[in-house]
Amino acid sequence: MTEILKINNLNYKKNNKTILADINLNIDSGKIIGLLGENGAGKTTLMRLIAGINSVPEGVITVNDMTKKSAIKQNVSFSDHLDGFGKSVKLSEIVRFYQNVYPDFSQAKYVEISEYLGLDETKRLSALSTGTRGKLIVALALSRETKLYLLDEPLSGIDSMSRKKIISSIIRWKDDDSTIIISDHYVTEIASLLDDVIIIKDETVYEVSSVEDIQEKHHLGVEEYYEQIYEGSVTK
Ligand SMILES: Nc1ncnc2c1ncn2[C@@H]1O[C@H](COP(=O)(O)OP(=O)(O)OP(=O)(O)O)[C@@H](O)[C@H]1O
Repeated sequence: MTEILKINNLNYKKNNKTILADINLNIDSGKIIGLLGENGAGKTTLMRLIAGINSVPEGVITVNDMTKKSAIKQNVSFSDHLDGFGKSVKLSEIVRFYQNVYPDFSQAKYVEISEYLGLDETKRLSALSTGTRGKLIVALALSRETKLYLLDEPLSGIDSMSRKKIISSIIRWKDDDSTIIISDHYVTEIASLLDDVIIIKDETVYEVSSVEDIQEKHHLGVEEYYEQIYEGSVTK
């Protein structure tokens, strides 16, 4: 197994406030990993740093042996919330943008995923419901052929049927050697997908554990374990 992601001594502050402190992580390739933490814990911030969107002020992030921000940015598929697109843009134009910007974007994969999720390329972004927009975000992210995918709250604001569809598309279109990190508050729903969890608490990586170990050592499901860590009623 190769190491896809390594973080050494990462510290990150925003407006003089510590957001992430002393983050160290080693992630092997091929896994689906849940990034869990309460609102404001720093999950999105950490994903943006890993994806090369935000600069790393202190520490080193290595993705697939790359440390240069621009190289990492081209090689990590981060679920973009599409806020940079105008409301009247058509889905087909967004897809074309992805094709132009990311050489690893697979049109064939996009067609398969978008058909499965029922996306209509002739629609405008402003005409999409929250759920359909969520499906589009996941379809675009998964259509890149790369080694590391970061899905930031892919189920947020989405109804249960669509959540199931999104989860099954993640399982169906994940390559064996690619790695997916997912942050979401629907912990029980994503639990069945996960190999490992990273728990962010008190501005740092409180724990990295396999789902198997959580079940064997603590006899708890992922959500119960995570909640009990936050309540302080269980320790590592
Ligand atoms: N632009 C900003 N300026 C100042 N503080 C910020 C900024 N963006 C985020 N923060 C702070 O950084 C911390 C981490 O935010 P972040 O969005 O990474 O958390 P999160 O775990 O993704 O939360 P959520 O689950 O609510 O999405 C929060 O305390 C937030 O208030």
